[in-house]
Amino acid sequence: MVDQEKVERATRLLLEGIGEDPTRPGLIETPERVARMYTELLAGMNSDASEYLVRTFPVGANDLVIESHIPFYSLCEHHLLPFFGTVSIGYVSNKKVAGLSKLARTVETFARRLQLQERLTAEIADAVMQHLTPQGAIVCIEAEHMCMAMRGVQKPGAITSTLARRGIFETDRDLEQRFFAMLNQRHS
Ligand SMILES: Nc1nc2c(ncn2[C@@H]2O[C@H](COP(=O)(O)OP(=O)(O)OP(=O)(O)O)[C@@H](O)[C@H]2O)c(=O)[nH]1
Ligand SMILES: [Zn+2]
Repeated sequence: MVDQEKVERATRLLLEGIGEDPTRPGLIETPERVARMYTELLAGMNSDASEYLVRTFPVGANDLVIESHIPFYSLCEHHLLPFFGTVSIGYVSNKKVAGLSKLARTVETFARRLQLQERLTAEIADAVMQHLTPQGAIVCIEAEHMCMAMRGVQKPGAITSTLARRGIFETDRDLEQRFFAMLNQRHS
């Protein structure tokens, strides 16, 4: 839970630390704005994926379901700078499926926290496994990290890809290939 008052105080101190005057007209409301911004960017800290994935619908066949290229914004926990891109989720249902929007809500739950891309990928896969009990799940994230683009090594456009495979996706290479073929189909 974001402590608004603390973040406001910290922002004033940060402004002083970087040699700014927090009392100048342009900055006077900035601490309050920053506190509100962090409440929004870190809203996932107060939510639980089970809230969304608990509501399921029965299906007859155990087929592959893919929700692809779900856009997300997160903050890297090393520099507090954004990383953003898309998440693609696939799972082979086990007689029940989630509402499609709930997969995107699950992405929001884990993205709106201080994160590492690898952990974000794993947490989404684990939540799908835990709540939908599918035969398997696969999560692929492609993202650009502002801490690599606008500072440090300064490589804008470099894409980090991460993959988490669970259950049947750990052993069934054909299924994994089918997932990627279906993702790429959309772009051809
Ligand atoms: N594995 C992983 N690394 C990340 C992620 N986000 C940022 N990083 C990296 O975290 C590392 C932190 O490295 P440090 O050497 O402690 O910090 P730094 O001196 O600011 O590093 P540079 O970015 O190389 O300037 C950097 O290599 C970042 O690129 C992420 O989601 N996953
Ligand atoms: Zn970083």
